[in-house]
Amino acid sequence: MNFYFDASKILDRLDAKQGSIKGLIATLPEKNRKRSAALIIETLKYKPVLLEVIASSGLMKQERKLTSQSLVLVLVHDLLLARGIQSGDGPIKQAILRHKTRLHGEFQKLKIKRGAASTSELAQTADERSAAIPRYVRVNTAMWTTPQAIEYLTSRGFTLTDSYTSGASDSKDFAKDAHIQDLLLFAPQTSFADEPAYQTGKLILQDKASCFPAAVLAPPASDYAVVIDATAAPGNKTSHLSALMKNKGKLYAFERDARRFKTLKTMLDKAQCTNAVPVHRDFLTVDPNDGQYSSVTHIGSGIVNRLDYLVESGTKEDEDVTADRLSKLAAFQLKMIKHAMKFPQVKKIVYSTCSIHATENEHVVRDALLSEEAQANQFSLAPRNEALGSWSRRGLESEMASKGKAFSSPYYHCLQLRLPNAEDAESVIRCSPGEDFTNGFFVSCFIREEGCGVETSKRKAEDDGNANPLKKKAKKKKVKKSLYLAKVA
Ligand SMILES: C[S@@+](CC[C@H](N)C(=O)[O-])C[C@H]1O[C@@H](n2cnc3c(N)ncnc32)[C@H](O)[C@@H]1O
Repeated sequence: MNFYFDASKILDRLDAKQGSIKGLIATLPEKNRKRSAALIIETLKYKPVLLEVIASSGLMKQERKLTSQSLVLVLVHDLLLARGIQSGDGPIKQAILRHKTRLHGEFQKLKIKRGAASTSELAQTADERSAAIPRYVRVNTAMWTTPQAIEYLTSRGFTLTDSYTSGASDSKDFAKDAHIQDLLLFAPQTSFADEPAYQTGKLILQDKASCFPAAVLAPPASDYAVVIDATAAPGNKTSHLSALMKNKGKLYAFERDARRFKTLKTMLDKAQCTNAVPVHRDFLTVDPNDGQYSSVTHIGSGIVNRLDYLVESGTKEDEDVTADRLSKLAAFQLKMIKHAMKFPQVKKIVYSTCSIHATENEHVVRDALLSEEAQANQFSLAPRNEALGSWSRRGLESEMASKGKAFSSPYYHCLQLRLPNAEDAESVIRCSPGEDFTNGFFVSCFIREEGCGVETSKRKAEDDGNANPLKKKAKKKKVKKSLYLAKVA
């Protein structure tokens, strides 16, 4: 199974644009390199087809052990297009084999649908593959405006077109993105390495999906604004936040890793983020009531790619270790959200991941909504129209729905919790690599309902001798329907 783990790791790194196919394959142990290279290249050729077959078979929904899409891709590749899965028996292999008939059936159906006489007709060419994800370039509006950038780019030989079409990879056409302001799309192979506007920080190369967190957080552009980026390095998101704040107010950028903190500082300097204050510190150690940060109203927290952790476990006892690491990582992510919810003035928290796995996404959101911190401080999910509503791929309904019954709030005995349900999946955003012209990504947005009828913190309720908060504020406003608290009839 290690051979498959290695190949899936490379696929994930390719999705995350961490290198070229050739470069990443060279990092594999020499022993299996040739065999892994063949598997990776063949899987990439058939990736869209395999993804479609996997989705229509319902495999990943039904098999909880299958949390890595890339691992499933390479295994299903070998099952359908090679000599079968070449590994000893284990829970992952068994999970795939349970769906063998269905997978074969869906593959045949797809061949017929596409009118392919042979399997090879379903393969994408290298050009088609590289044409898939455009080169995304964000205009750093801290330094100039988008119209100015467009004028400049035009003078450099590029041509603005109405919409991006994945045409020739050396095309000089570019277009404005349909969802993110100030984001431009170029042909995938366009190089900006020698471009002065890129070298000076006026243009920032940033995948479209990673622009979503700042756009959803939509921090205020006011001299009094106080915003936190809890996990800042290398700084693309921070510089985006800073630009949206028009460099006003204060943007505290936390980074706990010393080396990455240096990168963050360099990046923020280069992008002229004058309102950003880099802080070399673990966000979890910050006292939410510390006078310096207590007035923060918006917090963004985005975590490191799960795969680095996942692959470390690829040496032995793969599946269980993987699942265990995933849950540990999810628990850490939950801790970050819950900590953010403790800041007394915070009204919006955006949690994002570059993972496509429900364990780190919908499940973390679900647990956060049911946490003491969310209950005590009245956090709910922002409705779809406040979280990039125009983006069509939303969360996974089955993963968002909680199991179990509603239960009474430990804080407000007169309230009963409404459990997160399938409809809440509409509030969150997903990006699917290979389908959305982006990397895999997940974004969620928690908002605090103001004046919704209960006190805003546990502490306050305790200070007031646990008085019934509903009675106390009943005159103010009704409890909003979107909250995860509902009055017991
Ligand atoms: C995925 S990266 C963030 C990417 C960044 N938001 C961007 O778009 O450029 C996560 C970063 O958060 C840092 N980090 C993780 N947990 C942290 C914590 N508790 N406090 C501060 N930094 C943390 C990691 O060291 C890492 O550099």
